[in-house]
Amino acid sequence: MIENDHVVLWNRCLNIIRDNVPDTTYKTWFEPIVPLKYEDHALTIGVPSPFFYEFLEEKFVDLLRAALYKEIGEGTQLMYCILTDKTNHITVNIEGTKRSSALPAQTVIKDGNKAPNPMQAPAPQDLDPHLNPNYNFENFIKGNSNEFSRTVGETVAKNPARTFNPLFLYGPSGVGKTHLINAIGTRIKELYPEKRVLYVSAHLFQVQYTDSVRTNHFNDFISFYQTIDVLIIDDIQEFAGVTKTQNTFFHIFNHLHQNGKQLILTSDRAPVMLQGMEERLLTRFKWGLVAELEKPDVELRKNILRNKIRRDGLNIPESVINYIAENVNESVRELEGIINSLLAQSIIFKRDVDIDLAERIVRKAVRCESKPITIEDIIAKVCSHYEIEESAIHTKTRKREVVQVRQVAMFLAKKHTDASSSKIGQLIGNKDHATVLHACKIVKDQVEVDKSFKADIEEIEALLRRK
Ligand SMILES: Nc1ncnc2c1ncn2[C@@H]1O[C@H](COP(=O)(O)OP(=O)(O)OP(=O)(O)O)[C@@H](O)[C@H]1O
Repeated sequence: MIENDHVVLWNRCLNIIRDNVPDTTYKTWFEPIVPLKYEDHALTIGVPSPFFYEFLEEKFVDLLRAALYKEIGEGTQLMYCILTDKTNHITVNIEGTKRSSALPAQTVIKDGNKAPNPMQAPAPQDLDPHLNPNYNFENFIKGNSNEFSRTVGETVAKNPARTFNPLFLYGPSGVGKTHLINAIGTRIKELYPEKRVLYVSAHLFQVQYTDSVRTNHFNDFISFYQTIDVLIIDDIQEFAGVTKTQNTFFHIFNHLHQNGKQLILTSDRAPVMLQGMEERLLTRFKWGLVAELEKPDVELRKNILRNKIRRDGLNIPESVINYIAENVNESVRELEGIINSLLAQSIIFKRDVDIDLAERIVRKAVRCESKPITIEDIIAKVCSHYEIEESAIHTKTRKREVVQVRQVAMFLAKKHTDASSSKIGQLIGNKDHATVLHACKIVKDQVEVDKSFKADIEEIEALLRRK
Protein backbone atom coordinates (compact mmCIF):
# COMPACT_ATOMS: atom_id res chain seq x y z
CA MET A 1 0.00 0.00 0.00
CA ILE A 2 1.23 3.44 -0.78
CA GLU A 3 1.88 5.84 2.06
CA ASN A 4 -1.15 8.07 1.64
CA ASP A 5 -3.62 5.28 1.02
CA HIS A 6 -5.67 6.46 3.97
CA VAL A 7 -6.22 9.82 2.23
CA VAL A 8 -7.38 8.14 -0.95
CA LEU A 9 -9.66 5.77 0.95
CA TRP A 10 -11.18 8.52 3.07
CA ASN A 11 -11.75 10.71 -0.01
CA ARG A 12 -13.67 7.86 -1.61
CA CYS A 13 -15.83 7.57 1.53
CA LEU A 14 -16.35 11.32 1.46
CA ASN A 15 -17.80 11.10 -2.04
CA ILE A 16 -20.54 8.83 -0.73
CA ILE A 17 -21.11 10.94 2.37
CA ARG A 18 -21.32 14.17 0.33
CA ASP A 19 -24.14 12.67 -1.72
CA ASN A 20 -26.11 11.78 1.38
CA VAL A 21 -26.05 14.85 3.59
CA PRO A 22 -26.97 18.50 3.04
CA ASP A 23 -24.14 20.79 1.99
CA THR A 24 -23.99 22.67 5.30
CA THR A 25 -23.86 19.41 7.26
CA TYR A 26 -21.02 18.20 5.06
CA LYS A 27 -19.07 21.41 5.57
CA THR A 28 -19.60 21.47 9.34
CA TRP A 29 -19.09 17.84 10.22
CA PHE A 30 -17.04 16.19 7.50
CA GLU A 31 -14.68 18.81 6.05
CA PRO A 32 -12.80 19.28 9.37
CA ILE A 33 -11.98 15.54 9.56
CA VAL A 34 -8.37 14.59 8.83
CA PRO A 35 -7.59 11.03 7.70
CA LEU A 36 -4.56 9.82 9.70
CA LYS A 37 -3.79 6.21 8.88
CA TYR A 38 -5.14 2.94 7.58
CA GLU A 39 -3.81 -0.29 9.01
CA ASP A 40 -5.15 -3.66 10.13
CA HIS A 41 -8.52 -2.98 8.51
CA ALA A 42 -8.98 0.15 10.59
CA LEU A 43 -9.14 3.69 9.30
CA THR A 44 -8.15 6.35 11.84
CA ILE A 45 -9.55 9.84 11.45
CA GLY A 46 -8.69 12.93 13.48
CA VAL A 47 -11.54 15.02 14.90
CA PRO A 48 -11.26 18.34 16.72
CA SER A 49 -13.06 17.48 19.95
CA PRO A 50 -14.84 14.79 21.95
CA PHE A 51 -18.08 16.57 21.18
CA PHE A 52 -17.35 16.19 17.48
CA TYR A 53 -16.72 12.45 17.93
CA GLU A 54 -19.90 12.02 19.94
CA PHE A 55 -21.94 13.94 17.38
CA LEU A 56 -20.59 11.89 14.46
CA GLU A 57 -21.28 8.65 16.31
CA GLU A 58 -24.76 9.73 17.31
CA LYS A 59 -25.94 11.19 14.02
CA PHE A 60 -23.89 9.63 11.26
CA VAL A 61 -22.77 6.22 12.45
CA ASP A 62 -24.84 4.35 9.86
CA LEU A 63 -23.72 6.53 7.00
CA LEU A 64 -20.06 6.26 8.04
CA ARG A 65 -20.30 2.50 8.32
CA ALA A 66 -21.99 2.18 4.93
CA ALA A 67 -19.35 4.36 3.25
CA LEU A 68 -16.47 2.46 4.88
CA TYR A 69 -17.86 -0.96 4.04
CA LYS A 70 -18.57 0.00 0.44
CA GLU A 71 -15.29 1.78 -0.31
CA ILE A 72 -12.82 -0.14 1.87
CA GLY A 73 -14.46 -3.44 2.69
CA GLU A 74 -16.95 -5.18 4.97
CA GLY A 75 -15.94 -5.02 8.63
CA THR A 76 -13.60 -2.03 8.26
CA GLN A 77 -13.28 -0.31 11.62
CA LEU A 78 -13.27 3.40 12.20
CA MET A 79 -10.98 4.80 14.88
CA TYR A 80 -11.24 8.37 16.10
CA CYS A 81 -8.27 10.33 17.26
CA ILE A 82 -9.09 13.34 19.40
CA LEU A 83 -6.57 16.02 20.17
CA THR A 84 -7.16 16.58 23.86
CA ASP A 85 -4.49 19.17 24.27
CA LYS A 86 -3.03 21.43 21.62
CA THR A 87 0.34 21.89 23.28
CA ASN A 88 1.18 18.32 24.09
CA HIS A 89 -0.55 16.75 21.12
CA ILE A 90 -1.97 14.08 23.29
CA THR A 91 -4.65 12.08 21.61
CA VAL A 92 -7.52 9.89 22.62
CA ASN A 93 -8.25 7.06 20.26
CA ILE A 94 -11.77 5.79 20.37
CA GLU A 95 -13.18 2.97 18.39
CA GLY A 96 -16.31 3.99 16.55
CA THR A 97 -18.99 2.63 14.22
CA LYS A 98 -19.99 -0.12 16.62
CA ARG A 99 -22.63 1.97 18.20
CA SER A 100 -26.29 1.45 17.55
CA SER A 101 -29.04 3.64 18.85
CA ALA A 102 -29.84 1.02 21.45
CA LEU A 103 -26.36 0.43 22.76
CA PRO A 104 -23.87 2.91 24.14
CA ALA A 105 -20.56 3.17 22.32
CA GLN A 106 -18.08 0.47 23.11
CA THR A 107 -14.97 2.50 23.55
CA VAL A 108 -11.46 1.21 23.32
CA ILE A 109 -8.69 3.53 24.20
CA LYS A 110 -5.43 2.84 22.50
CA ASP A 111 -2.18 4.51 23.37
CA GLY A 112 -1.71 8.04 24.55
CA ASN A 113 -4.96 8.74 26.33
CA LYS A 114 -3.49 10.46 29.33
CA ALA A 115 -4.22 13.85 30.71
CA PRO A 116 -1.35 16.27 30.20
CA ASN A 117 1.37 16.65 32.77
CA PRO A 118 0.67 19.82 34.77
CA MET A 119 4.41 20.53 34.87
CA GLN A 120 3.93 21.28 31.19
CA ALA A 121 0.39 22.56 31.69
CA PRO A 122 -0.55 24.60 28.65
CA ALA A 123 -1.30 28.29 28.93
CA PRO A 124 -5.08 28.95 29.19
CA GLN A 125 -5.26 30.03 25.57
CA ASP A 126 -3.75 26.67 24.52
CA LEU A 127 -6.13 24.51 26.47
CA ASP A 128 -8.96 23.56 24.16
CA PRO A 129 -12.11 24.00 26.28
CA HIS A 130 -13.96 21.59 23.96
CA LEU A 131 -16.94 23.91 23.96
CA ASN A 132 -19.37 23.85 21.07
CA PRO A 133 -19.52 27.47 19.81
CA ASN A 134 -22.88 26.79 18.17
CA TYR A 135 -24.42 26.45 21.62
CA ASN A 136 -24.50 29.96 23.03
CA PHE A 137 -26.83 32.23 25.00
CA GLU A 138 -27.75 34.22 21.90
CA ASN A 139 -29.45 31.22 20.28
CA PHE A 140 -30.78 29.65 23.48
CA ILE A 141 -34.45 30.59 23.34
CA LYS A 142 -36.05 31.57 26.62
CA GLY A 143 -39.36 30.12 27.86
CA ASN A 144 -41.11 29.21 31.12
CA SER A 145 -39.46 25.80 31.25
CA ASN A 146 -35.87 27.04 31.11
CA GLU A 147 -35.97 30.64 32.29
CA PHE A 148 -34.73 29.96 35.81
CA SER A 149 -31.87 27.73 34.68
CA ARG A 150 -30.87 30.18 31.99
CA THR A 151 -30.80 33.07 34.46
CA VAL A 152 -28.67 31.22 37.00
CA GLY A 153 -26.44 30.11 34.12
CA GLU A 154 -25.89 33.74 33.15
CA THR A 155 -25.19 34.64 36.78
CA VAL A 156 -22.57 31.91 37.10
CA ALA A 157 -21.00 32.97 33.78
CA LYS A 158 -20.68 36.56 35.00
CA ASN A 159 -19.04 35.59 38.29
CA PRO A 160 -17.72 32.03 38.20
CA ALA A 161 -17.29 30.38 41.61
CA ARG A 162 -18.81 33.42 43.35
CA THR A 163 -22.48 32.50 43.33
CA PHE A 164 -23.78 28.98 42.73
CA ASN A 165 -21.09 26.36 43.08
CA PRO A 166 -21.60 23.70 41.92
CA LEU A 167 -24.33 24.52 39.46
CA PHE A 168 -26.30 21.32 38.94
CA LEU A 169 -28.72 21.34 36.00
CA TYR A 170 -31.06 18.46 35.40
CA GLY A 171 -33.94 17.54 33.13
CA PRO A 172 -35.09 14.97 30.56
CA SER A 173 -33.26 14.32 27.32
CA GLY A 174 -33.17 16.99 24.64
CA VAL A 175 -34.34 19.97 26.70
CA GLY A 176 -31.15 22.01 26.29
CA LYS A 177 -28.83 21.06 29.17
CA THR A 178 -25.78 20.56 26.95
CA HIS A 179 -26.61 23.72 25.03
CA LEU A 180 -26.88 25.76 28.22
CA ILE A 181 -23.66 24.56 29.84
CA ASN A 182 -21.76 25.19 26.62
CA ALA A 183 -23.26 28.69 26.56
CA ILE A 184 -22.06 29.26 30.14
CA GLY A 185 -18.55 28.04 29.31
CA THR A 186 -18.36 30.15 26.15
CA ARG A 187 -19.53 33.27 28.01
CA ILE A 188 -16.93 32.68 30.74
CA LYS A 189 -14.20 32.39 28.10
CA GLU A 190 -15.39 35.66 26.53
CA LEU A 191 -15.41 37.50 29.86
CA TYR A 192 -12.36 35.83 31.39
CA PRO A 193 -10.08 34.59 28.58
CA GLU A 194 -7.40 33.70 31.14
CA LYS A 195 -9.60 31.07 32.80
CA ARG A 196 -8.99 27.40 32.06
CA VAL A 197 -12.46 26.20 31.09
CA LEU A 198 -13.05 22.56 30.20
CA TYR A 199 -16.17 20.81 28.94
CA VAL A 200 -16.10 17.03 29.16
CA SER A 201 -18.80 14.39 29.01
CA ALA A 202 -18.96 12.08 32.03
CA HIS A 203 -18.38 9.24 29.58
CA LEU A 204 -15.12 10.70 28.27
CA PHE A 205 -13.98 11.54 31.81
CA GLN A 206 -14.47 7.92 32.75
CA VAL A 207 -12.64 6.68 29.67
CA GLN A 208 -9.71 9.00 30.40
CA TYR A 209 -9.65 7.92 34.02
CA THR A 210 -9.63 4.18 33.25
CA ASP A 211 -6.96 4.62 30.67
CA SER A 212 -4.78 6.71 32.96
CA VAL A 213 -4.86 3.86 35.47
CA ARG A 214 -4.07 1.29 32.80
CA THR A 215 -1.10 3.27 31.48
CA ASN A 216 0.19 4.38 34.90
CA HIS A 217 -0.66 8.03 34.34
CA PHE A 218 -3.21 8.38 37.10
CA ASN A 219 -1.27 11.17 38.84
CA ASP A 220 -1.08 13.14 35.60
CA PHE A 221 -4.80 12.69 35.16
CA ILE A 222 -5.63 14.02 38.63
CA SER A 223 -3.12 16.86 38.38
CA PHE A 224 -4.48 17.93 35.02
CA TYR A 225 -8.04 18.16 36.28
CA GLN A 226 -6.87 20.04 39.36
CA THR A 227 -5.55 22.85 37.12
CA ILE A 228 -9.00 23.62 35.67
CA ASP A 229 -10.79 26.84 36.70
CA VAL A 230 -14.22 25.94 35.36
CA LEU A 231 -14.97 22.24 35.04
CA ILE A 232 -18.14 21.39 33.12
CA ILE A 233 -19.23 17.74 33.21
CA ASP A 234 -22.22 16.62 31.13
CA ASP A 235 -24.45 13.63 31.94
CA ILE A 236 -23.06 12.97 35.41
CA GLN A 237 -25.65 10.17 35.83
CA GLU A 238 -23.21 8.03 33.85
CA PHE A 239 -21.04 7.83 36.99
CA ALA A 240 -23.78 5.81 38.71
CA GLY A 241 -22.43 2.46 39.83
CA VAL A 242 -18.82 3.15 38.84
CA THR A 243 -17.29 3.55 42.26
CA LYS A 244 -13.68 4.19 41.32
CA THR A 245 -14.54 6.94 38.86
CA GLN A 246 -16.83 8.48 41.49
CA ASN A 247 -14.08 8.33 44.04
CA THR A 248 -11.62 10.05 41.72
CA PHE A 249 -14.16 12.68 40.78
CA PHE A 250 -14.87 13.23 44.48
CA HIS A 251 -11.23 14.22 45.07
CA ILE A 252 -11.13 16.46 42.02
CA PHE A 253 -14.42 18.07 43.07
CA ASN A 254 -13.12 18.79 46.57
CA HIS A 255 -9.84 20.20 45.34
CA LEU A 256 -11.49 22.51 42.83
CA HIS A 257 -14.26 23.61 45.18
CA GLN A 258 -11.87 24.33 48.05
CA ASN A 259 -9.69 26.36 45.71
CA GLY A 260 -12.54 28.56 44.52
CA LYS A 261 -13.01 26.92 41.11
CA GLN A 262 -16.41 26.57 39.46
CA LEU A 263 -18.08 23.21 38.80
CA ILE A 264 -21.03 22.86 36.45
CA LEU A 265 -22.78 19.50 36.17
CA THR A 266 -25.74 18.11 34.28
CA SER A 267 -27.80 15.02 34.80
CA ASP A 268 -30.96 13.50 33.41
CA ARG A 269 -32.45 13.42 36.92
CA ALA A 270 -32.35 15.29 40.22
CA PRO A 271 -29.59 14.37 42.70
CA VAL A 272 -32.19 12.77 44.92
CA MET A 273 -33.09 10.35 42.11
CA LEU A 274 -29.52 9.39 41.25
CA GLN A 275 -29.22 5.78 42.31
CA GLY A 276 -25.83 4.12 42.57
CA MET A 277 -24.13 7.39 43.45
CA GLU A 278 -22.18 7.84 46.69
CA GLU A 279 -24.00 9.88 49.32
CA ARG A 280 -20.99 12.19 49.84
CA LEU A 281 -21.15 13.16 46.16
CA LEU A 282 -24.91 13.64 46.22
CA THR A 283 -24.52 15.94 49.22
CA ARG A 284 -21.93 17.98 47.37
CA PHE A 285 -24.09 18.27 44.27
CA LYS A 286 -26.62 20.10 46.44
CA TRP A 287 -24.11 22.55 47.96
CA GLY A 288 -24.63 25.15 45.26
CA LEU A 289 -27.77 25.33 43.22
CA VAL A 290 -29.86 22.57 41.69
CA ALA A 291 -32.00 23.83 38.80
CA GLU A 292 -34.42 21.94 36.63
CA LEU A 293 -34.97 22.27 32.88
CA GLU A 294 -38.44 21.06 32.01
CA LYS A 295 -39.91 19.98 28.72
CA PRO A 296 -40.64 23.04 26.58
CA ASP A 297 -44.23 24.33 26.61
CA VAL A 298 -46.05 25.06 23.38
CA GLU A 299 -45.03 28.75 23.23
CA LEU A 300 -41.36 27.89 23.64
CA ARG A 301 -41.69 25.15 21.04
CA LYS A 302 -43.10 27.66 18.55
CA ASN A 303 -40.33 30.17 19.25
CA ILE A 304 -37.63 27.53 18.89
CA LEU A 305 -39.13 26.42 15.57
CA ARG A 306 -39.37 29.99 14.26
CA ASN A 307 -35.78 30.62 15.26
CA LYS A 308 -34.48 27.46 13.62
CA ILE A 309 -36.45 28.14 10.44
CA ARG A 310 -35.11 31.68 10.25
CA ARG A 311 -31.53 30.56 10.88
CA ASP A 312 -31.72 27.84 8.24
CA GLY A 313 -33.21 30.31 5.75
CA LEU A 314 -36.34 28.20 5.28
CA ASN A 315 -39.81 29.23 4.31
CA ILE A 316 -42.39 27.37 6.39
CA PRO A 317 -45.91 28.72 6.91
CA GLU A 318 -47.05 29.69 10.40
CA SER A 319 -49.85 27.06 10.25
CA VAL A 320 -47.21 24.32 9.89
CA ILE A 321 -45.20 25.75 12.78
CA ASN A 322 -48.30 25.72 14.97
CA TYR A 323 -49.17 22.17 13.95
CA ILE A 324 -45.68 20.87 14.76
CA ALA A 325 -45.45 22.77 18.04
CA GLU A 326 -48.80 21.43 19.19
CA ASN A 327 -48.07 17.82 18.29
CA VAL A 328 -44.38 17.35 18.98
CA ASN A 329 -43.83 17.88 22.66
CA GLU A 330 -41.13 15.52 23.85
CA SER A 331 -37.95 17.54 23.40
CA VAL A 332 -36.28 20.26 21.39
CA ARG A 333 -34.15 17.64 19.70
CA GLU A 334 -37.30 16.01 18.37
CA LEU A 335 -38.53 19.36 17.03
CA GLU A 336 -35.24 19.89 15.22
CA GLY A 337 -35.48 16.39 13.74
CA ILE A 338 -38.94 17.13 12.35
CA ILE A 339 -37.74 20.32 10.65
CA ASN A 340 -34.77 18.45 9.13
CA SER A 341 -37.07 15.69 7.81
CA LEU A 342 -39.51 18.26 6.42
CA LEU A 343 -36.69 19.96 4.61
CA ALA A 344 -35.26 16.72 3.25
CA GLN A 345 -38.67 15.51 2.04
CA SER A 346 -39.52 18.80 0.40
CA ILE A 347 -36.19 18.72 -1.50
CA ILE A 348 -36.44 15.05 -2.52
CA PHE A 349 -40.07 15.28 -3.64
CA LYS A 350 -39.72 18.84 -4.91
CA ARG A 351 -42.79 20.04 -3.05
CA ASP A 352 -43.66 22.90 -0.73
CA VAL A 353 -43.73 22.35 3.00
CA ASP A 354 -47.41 22.30 3.88
CA ILE A 355 -49.66 20.86 6.60
CA ASP A 356 -50.10 17.62 4.64
CA LEU A 357 -46.39 16.92 4.54
CA ALA A 358 -45.97 18.01 8.18
CA GLU A 359 -48.75 15.66 9.28
CA ARG A 360 -47.17 12.70 7.51
CA ILE A 361 -43.77 13.35 9.05
CA VAL A 362 -45.07 14.04 12.54
CA ARG A 363 -47.20 10.88 12.49
CA LYS A 364 -44.13 8.79 11.67
CA ALA A 365 -41.86 10.49 14.15
CA VAL A 366 -44.00 10.86 17.24
CA ARG A 367 -44.48 7.73 19.26
CA CYS A 368 -48.14 7.05 19.80
CA GLU A 369 -48.11 3.33 20.54
CA SER A 370 -48.10 3.66 24.31
CA LYS A 371 -49.72 6.40 26.32
CA PRO A 372 -47.42 8.07 28.82
CA ILE A 373 -47.92 7.38 32.51
CA THR A 374 -49.74 10.24 34.21
CA ILE A 375 -49.74 11.40 37.82
CA GLU A 376 -53.42 10.44 38.01
CA ASP A 377 -52.54 6.84 36.98
CA ILE A 378 -49.86 6.75 39.65
CA ILE A 379 -52.17 8.01 42.39
CA ALA A 380 -54.81 5.44 41.41
CA LYS A 381 -52.40 2.48 41.31
CA VAL A 382 -50.55 3.40 44.51
CA CYS A 383 -53.76 3.94 46.48
CA SER A 384 -55.29 0.72 45.23
CA HIS A 385 -52.09 -1.20 46.06
CA TYR A 386 -52.04 0.12 49.64
CA GLU A 387 -55.85 -0.05 49.86
CA ILE A 388 -56.53 3.53 50.85
CA GLU A 389 -59.03 6.02 49.43
CA GLU A 390 -57.51 8.35 46.82
CA SER A 391 -59.02 11.31 48.64
CA ALA A 392 -56.94 10.49 51.74
CA ILE A 393 -53.65 11.50 50.16
CA HIS A 394 -55.00 14.93 49.34
CA THR A 395 -55.96 15.63 52.94
CA LYS A 396 -53.64 17.21 55.47
CA THR A 397 -53.47 14.05 57.57
CA ARG A 398 -50.06 13.04 58.90
CA LYS A 399 -51.08 9.43 59.62
CA ARG A 400 -48.03 7.28 58.94
CA GLU A 401 -49.65 5.01 56.36
CA VAL A 402 -51.09 7.92 54.37
CA VAL A 403 -47.79 9.84 54.47
CA GLN A 404 -46.00 6.81 53.10
CA VAL A 405 -48.50 6.31 50.27
CA ARG A 406 -48.14 9.99 49.37
CA GLN A 407 -44.36 9.67 49.36
CA VAL A 408 -44.44 6.58 47.13
CA ALA A 409 -46.75 8.36 44.69
CA MET A 410 -44.38 11.36 44.60
CA PHE A 411 -41.36 9.12 44.03
CA LEU A 412 -43.05 7.27 41.16
CA ALA A 413 -44.31 10.51 39.62
CA LYS A 414 -40.78 11.91 39.66
CA LYS A 415 -39.41 8.72 38.15
CA HIS A 416 -42.03 8.03 35.48
CA THR A 417 -43.33 11.42 34.40
CA ASP A 418 -41.59 14.58 33.32
CA ALA A 419 -43.67 16.77 35.60
CA SER A 420 -41.65 19.22 37.68
CA SER A 421 -41.36 18.71 41.42
CA SER A 422 -43.67 21.66 42.04
CA LYS A 423 -46.32 20.23 39.72
CA ILE A 424 -46.09 16.83 41.42
CA GLY A 425 -46.43 18.42 44.85
CA GLN A 426 -49.42 20.42 43.69
CA LEU A 427 -51.21 17.30 42.38
CA ILE A 428 -50.32 15.02 45.28
CA GLY A 429 -51.53 16.51 48.53
CA ASN A 430 -50.87 20.13 47.53
CA LYS A 431 -47.32 20.06 48.88
CA ASP A 432 -44.32 22.17 47.86
CA HIS A 433 -41.41 21.07 45.74
CA ALA A 434 -39.06 20.55 48.72
CA THR A 435 -41.53 18.06 50.22
CA VAL A 436 -41.52 16.13 46.93
CA LEU A 437 -37.72 15.95 46.83
CA HIS A 438 -37.64 14.90 50.49
CA ALA A 439 -40.24 12.17 49.76
CA CYS A 440 -38.15 10.91 46.84
CA LYS A 441 -35.10 10.62 49.08
CA ILE A 442 -36.99 8.78 51.81
CA VAL A 443 -38.40 6.26 49.34
CA LYS A 444 -35.08 5.81 47.51
CA ASP A 445 -33.26 5.17 50.81
CA GLN A 446 -35.89 2.70 51.97
CA VAL A 447 -35.87 0.81 48.66
CA GLU A 448 -32.17 0.22 49.17
CA VAL A 449 -32.57 -1.44 52.57
CA ASP A 450 -36.08 -2.89 52.66
CA LYS A 451 -36.72 -5.80 50.28
CA SER A 452 -40.45 -6.05 50.80
CA PHE A 453 -40.89 -2.32 50.28
CA LYS A 454 -38.82 -2.61 47.09
CA ALA A 455 -41.08 -5.45 45.91
CA ASP A 456 -44.14 -3.24 46.55
CA ILE A 457 -42.69 -0.48 44.40
CA GLU A 458 -41.80 -2.89 41.61
CA GLU A 459 -45.27 -4.38 41.65
CA ILE A 460 -46.87 -0.95 41.29
CA GLU A 461 -44.46 -0.09 38.48
CA ALA A 462 -45.41 -3.29 36.65
CA LEU A 463 -49.10 -2.32 36.94
CA LEU A 464 -48.37 1.13 35.61
CA ARG A 465 -46.57 -0.25 32.58
CA ARG A 466 -49.44 -2.64 31.87
CA LYS A 467 -52.16 0.03 31.97
N1 LIG B 1 -34.06 26.77 24.53
C1 LIG B 1 -33.46 26.33 23.40
N2 LIG B 1 -33.22 27.18 22.38
C2 LIG B 1 -32.65 26.74 21.24
N3 LIG B 1 -32.25 25.48 21.02
C3 LIG B 1 -32.46 24.60 22.00
C4 LIG B 1 -33.07 24.96 23.24
N4 LIG B 1 -33.13 23.89 24.02
C5 LIG B 1 -32.59 22.89 23.33
N5 LIG B 1 -32.18 23.31 22.11
C6 LIG B 1 -31.56 22.49 21.05
O1 LIG B 1 -32.07 21.15 21.16
C7 LIG B 1 -31.06 20.20 20.90
C8 LIG B 1 -30.93 19.27 22.09
O2 LIG B 1 -30.45 20.02 23.20
P1 LIG B 1 -29.32 19.46 24.21
O3 LIG B 1 -28.39 18.52 23.51
O4 LIG B 1 -28.70 20.63 24.89
O5 LIG B 1 -30.24 18.63 25.19
P2 LIG B 1 -29.86 17.85 26.51
O6 LIG B 1 -30.86 18.26 27.53
O7 LIG B 1 -28.43 18.01 26.84
O8 LIG B 1 -30.15 16.35 26.08
P3 LIG B 1 -29.39 14.99 26.53
O9 LIG B 1 -29.65 14.82 27.99
O10 LIG B 1 -30.07 13.94 25.70
O11 LIG B 1 -27.95 15.15 26.21
C9 LIG B 1 -29.78 20.99 20.62
O12 LIG B 1 -29.62 21.13 19.24
C10 LIG B 1 -30.07 22.36 21.24
O13 LIG B 1 -29.37 23.40 20.58
